[in-house]
Amino acid sequence: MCMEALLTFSAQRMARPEKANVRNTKRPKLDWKFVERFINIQKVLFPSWSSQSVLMFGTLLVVTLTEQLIIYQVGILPSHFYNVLADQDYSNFKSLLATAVVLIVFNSTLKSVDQYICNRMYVSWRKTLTESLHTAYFQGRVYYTLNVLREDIDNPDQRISQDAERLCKQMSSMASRLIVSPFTLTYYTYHCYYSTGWIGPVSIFGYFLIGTIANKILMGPIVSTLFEQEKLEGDFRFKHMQIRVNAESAAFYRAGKVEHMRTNRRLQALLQTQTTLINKELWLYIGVNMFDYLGGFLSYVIIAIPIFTGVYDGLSPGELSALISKNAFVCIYLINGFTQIIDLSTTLSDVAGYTHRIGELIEEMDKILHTQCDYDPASGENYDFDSDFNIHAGPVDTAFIIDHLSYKSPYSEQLLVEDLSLTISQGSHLLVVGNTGTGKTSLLRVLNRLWEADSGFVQMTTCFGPRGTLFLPQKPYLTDGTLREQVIYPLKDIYPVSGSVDDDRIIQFLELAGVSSLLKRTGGLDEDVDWNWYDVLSPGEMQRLSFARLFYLQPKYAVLDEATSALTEEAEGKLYRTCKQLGMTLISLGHRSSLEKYHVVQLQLCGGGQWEFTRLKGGESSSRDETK
Ligand SMILES: Nc1ncnc2c1ncn2[C@@H]1O[C@H](COP(=O)(O)OP(=O)(O)OP(=O)(O)O)[C@@H](O)[C@H]1O
Repeated sequence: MCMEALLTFSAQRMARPEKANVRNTKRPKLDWKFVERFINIQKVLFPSWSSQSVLMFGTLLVVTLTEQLIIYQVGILPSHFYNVLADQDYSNFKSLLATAVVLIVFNSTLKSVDQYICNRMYVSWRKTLTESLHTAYFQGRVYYTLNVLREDIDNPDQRISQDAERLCKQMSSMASRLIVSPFTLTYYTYHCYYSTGWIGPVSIFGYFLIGTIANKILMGPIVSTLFEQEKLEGDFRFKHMQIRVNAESAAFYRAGKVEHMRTNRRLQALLQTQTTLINKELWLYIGVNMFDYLGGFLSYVIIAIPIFTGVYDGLSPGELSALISKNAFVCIYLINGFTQIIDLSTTLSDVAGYTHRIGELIEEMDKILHTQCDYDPASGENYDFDSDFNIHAGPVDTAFIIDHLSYKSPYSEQLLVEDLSLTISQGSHLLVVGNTGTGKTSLLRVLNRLWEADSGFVQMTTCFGPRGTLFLPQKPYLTDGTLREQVIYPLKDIYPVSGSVDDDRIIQFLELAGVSSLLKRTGGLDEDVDWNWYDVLSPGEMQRLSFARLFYLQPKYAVLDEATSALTEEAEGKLYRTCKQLGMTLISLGHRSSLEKYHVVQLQLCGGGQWEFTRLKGGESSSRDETK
């Protein structure tokens, strides 16, 4: 798809972001929506017939079926023992004992293999599901929209990291019991019918039906409470993360007490919901356990019917004992097959809760992706928001064309800027000023397509990244990793082909930015550091490091959002002059009048949609002002 066409987004395609701060009031249930979401997740886990998951599932089926065959043989051993003991047949007793030992060894090995495959399947499912969630999450601006503009999808991080893990764990624990059920139930139904006539299977099926209906009723409220509990779990964890990231600021406020109180408040909310969940689960556990124990008696009732109606009157006591033992095993096993399914209802309610949380996230990510302005409904293609480094798209000397642009903040009706027209070209260094909250950073959000405009036309005519346009956000962003990774960010290649030449460049730019001391502190460009960069660097050092990044990437256009606010005017001057020497056109946001001398034109945002342009004196020495 034509890059320029994709970058051009006009008013028709710029639907306002939906008002997403309304909480999703639909309570998740064990309903058709659950089935739909569950199937969607299964499609991710089992992408094709030859996938690893299908192969593992097939192996598990073979292992559990073999295990069941052996269990059947072990199950009827007591009836053979009754026979040989009643007949005092010593030689058969010995061979029976040997068979029993072999069968038990086989059985325990298969049980362990079964467990092993389930564990491997859990890891494989977790990998597939989490990677698929990551693919959607990091596509375009989905992670930004979810975390900044949407309030209805709580804790996306927790859904991806914890809920996905728990879903896979619970499903793998259910797998071996569920996979074999159709076979064992059919097999033992046949045997039960053979031993007790129709009365056995019909009573057991009726019993199972009642159990299922009762459990469905008891499980209903659990699913929504589990959903809520997971949300509160995420909120609680987020609070701890907030303190971890902002520990120093909190300590300056001596905020231990207030943070203690607030964190405890979140814990209380979580524990309250957890208690409610446990209370609701009590009824389910009562139902499940009652079903288990009543099932144990049902087998004797079924066997008693032919005995008391005289069907087995002609048998000797030894033969009758053996027959009762065999029939009891068949009935008990059939009932056991059903009770195992009923027992799974506690796991199933967990699976339903997690399925709703992950299913909802998948649906919302998909929706966001399809409503973003870089999605083309005709071709179904998405312009790759991240990967247009090194692609040159538009006129060589222009970065942005803005035509009659109006925009507002997401949940406000008040326009921040109305009807703004402007072309930013090479050499037309632009300074954007204005009071707090007048929409300076928002202009950059619209230019960078993080926010959609209310009306008008914005075209970014260069590529993003080196040789194009680069944004330095107001809060310096430092990634995890080595010093080299900080400098070359957001480039992915850690070791470019350039090798040591690249090292020299990085060191030179660190010096120019005034942070060469970091080389000593880290022990080298590629030395792994176990600190959090935000904790160990001062705000000024972070801003300087961002400039080192800018010098390294050398874009044609650098968009700087209060990028020198923590530095002295002298340091600011040095950094700005270096940018200009490296041939960058600067688009700066800031409050300081000292910035004026590095720019040609000033755009003042006056609030309420108003704005005005001023030609700056400092710009006289720069290339021609091409703004309208
Ligand atoms: N994610 C958001 N959701 C809703 N409103 C927002 C969001 N981000 C910013 N705003 C609002 O948009 C308005 C403009 O914000 P913006 O960040 O553009 O201000 P600014 O002019 O850059 O201010 P400053 O000089 O303090 O950096 C503000 O009223 C702000 O509260």
